[in-house]
Amino acid sequence: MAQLAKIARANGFRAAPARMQWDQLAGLGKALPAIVRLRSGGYMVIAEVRTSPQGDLVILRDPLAAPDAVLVLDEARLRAVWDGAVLLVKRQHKVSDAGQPFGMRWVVGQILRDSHLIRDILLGSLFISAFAVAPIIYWSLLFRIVLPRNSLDTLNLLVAGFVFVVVFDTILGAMRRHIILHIVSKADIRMGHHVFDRMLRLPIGFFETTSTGQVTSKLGEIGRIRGFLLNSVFGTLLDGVCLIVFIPVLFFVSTPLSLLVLAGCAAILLANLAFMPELNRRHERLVRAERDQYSHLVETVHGMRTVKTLALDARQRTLWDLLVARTARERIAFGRVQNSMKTVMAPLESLLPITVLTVAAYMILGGDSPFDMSSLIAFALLTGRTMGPLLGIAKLVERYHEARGSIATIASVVDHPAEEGLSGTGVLTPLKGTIELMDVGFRYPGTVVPAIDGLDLLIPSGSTIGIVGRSGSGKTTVTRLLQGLHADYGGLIKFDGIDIRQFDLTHLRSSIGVVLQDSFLFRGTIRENIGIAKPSCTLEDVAAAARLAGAEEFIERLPRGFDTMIEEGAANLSGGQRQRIAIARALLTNPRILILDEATSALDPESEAILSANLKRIAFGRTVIIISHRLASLVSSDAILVLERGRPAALGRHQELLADCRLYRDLWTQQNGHLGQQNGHPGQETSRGTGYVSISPPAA
Ligand SMILES: Nc1ncnc2c1ncn2[C@@H]1O[C@H](COP(=O)(O)OP(=O)(O)OP(=O)(O)O)[C@@H](O)[C@H]1O
Repeated sequence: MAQLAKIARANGFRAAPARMQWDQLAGLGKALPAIVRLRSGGYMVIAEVRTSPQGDLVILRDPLAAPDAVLVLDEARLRAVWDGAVLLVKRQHKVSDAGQPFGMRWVVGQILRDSHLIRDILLGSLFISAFAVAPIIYWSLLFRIVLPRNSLDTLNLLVAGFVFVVVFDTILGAMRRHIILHIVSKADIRMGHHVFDRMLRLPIGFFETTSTGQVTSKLGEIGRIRGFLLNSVFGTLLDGVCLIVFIPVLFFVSTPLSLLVLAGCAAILLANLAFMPELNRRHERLVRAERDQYSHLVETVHGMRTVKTLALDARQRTLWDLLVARTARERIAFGRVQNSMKTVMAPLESLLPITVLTVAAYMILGGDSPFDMSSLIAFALLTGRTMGPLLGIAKLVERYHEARGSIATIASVVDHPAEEGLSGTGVLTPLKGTIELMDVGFRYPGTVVPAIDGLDLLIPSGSTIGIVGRSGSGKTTVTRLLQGLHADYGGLIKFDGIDIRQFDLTHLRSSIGVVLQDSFLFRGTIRENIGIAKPSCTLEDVAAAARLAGAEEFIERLPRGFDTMIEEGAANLSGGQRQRIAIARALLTNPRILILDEATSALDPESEAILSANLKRIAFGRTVIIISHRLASLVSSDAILVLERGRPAALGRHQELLADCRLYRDLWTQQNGHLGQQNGHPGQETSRGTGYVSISPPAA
């Protein structure tokens, strides 16, 4: 264990070896995960301790087993294998470490990057607090010297001094606010950049299991953090600097009264803290309700076409009403706790200065006070100025909890494990186009049945392969694996003999052109959309790609041609037009590998004919994978892979499959029955997909 701790420390972890009893494991809480030593000499990781009606259970992970394999043990079974040794390990991050998880430390680290500006405003605040004593001195001198001695000269001097202080104080205050705004804006920019960057690095699986509304509303919490920094943290902390000046002055005037002021503020802070757990709980529920309401709004706007088409208005409205009512209920519940807190706090806050003054008055009346009338007024003023920042700290605690909730919400998105292969250290070799799949198997997370199972395939560079099969047979999944969208597949996928896991993902994806059935077009002109992946392209490049995709003729008929604006979701274009723009977009970067996933399904026969006529030119010099339900469009492919429930059923040219593969023949007959059986030959089915299959390169 000592050796392991040493290795962990050398790698930037905090590590503490310990001996523990079973009962202590449940108390580890946030210290988990921890490493435990087994009697056999091996090690495992305790991921979690769960409470169940039968007693606590530990969830163990074995580093030698599959990543998602867990072991659940109760007390007796753990005792039998565990020798009592535990290594507590935590990654150690410097405040300035930008790679640390998103949390309060990260936010503070970003703010501290402007430490020179913070130093300036701290100094400015010290000055301002020194000036804040000026009115107190003014009143004190007025009562002690000016009025008793009728001293007009002193009054003039005082007024001049006071005006000077006010002007200076105003200028410094304005500068301080300006610098705070500057610091918070910079922190906000860094936060926005970081959050967006991390979101882009998340795997596609995250977005498929989290609704758009949930993601956007969670990331929208950034606004609350900005508000917290701008309105609470800096204001309170800088006002707190005044205390460095005010508290010694208070004690200088009267120690007992100063102690009374501090004790009163501490009592208010404690009362505030007492409300905190309930306030936090209510706040969390309110935020959750607001998020669900927002998600419903986003989903409805997003699916408005379907809402209208299926006349779902009433359903959506009813759901919305329920969600609004829930949010309102939660807001009222939260407001009630806030209200109770204020009801307790307000009298305490107003009682404190009165109590201090009353005690001071008793002290004066009792004759045992060094106070006179002017000192009393000065003390009262000073108490007011001291209480402000002290009570501000109590309010800061409340806002801090809210901001921490917002940070945790954002962290739940941005700290999700990123896609592998985006580190910028992967292979950047240009692709030639040979694709090899060796015993590839893949199961979507949370599913039992594999989407792809035992797929062997060799696609030589420059060939065109079609993939067919019934709906749900795994055609799209194959192409997703080729794009590196999923890393947790079994077997090997290679491009030009290099494992795709070794490639830089951005490089890999920019070498593959993909056109999907429902390709998304961004808001902007047609020209911008086609050239989106290559900002340096010329109009000639865009027009050439459009021509190849069969899109040029319809674009040129549009009044503004390539400068025609595409609205969000490309609602002002037909499905076929959208599709042809998407094909042109994929062709513009001249990718070595082109994937067309039902890309022609939205095309009318005429557009499809244009595209088919161009396909030879499109396919020239690149590897093309075409998924299509319309088998007729694949007849001229170099080979066609037939998939059945994720498994390769057969591979061959059209005529071979018609002769040998019953599934292919059935699919063909369903679609082309009117052509008769002239192309089909009843025969023995040959399932060649189970072995290693390869396709000969196309004839030159
Ligand atoms: N994101 C996902 N999460 C879980 N399961 C999925 C996901 N995507 C696809 N699947 C499942 O994986 C299997 C293969 O899906 P895939 O989309 O590859 O089929 P397909 O042959 O392309 O279908 P279609 O022709 O209808 O587009 C299906 O059973 C499907 O339900």
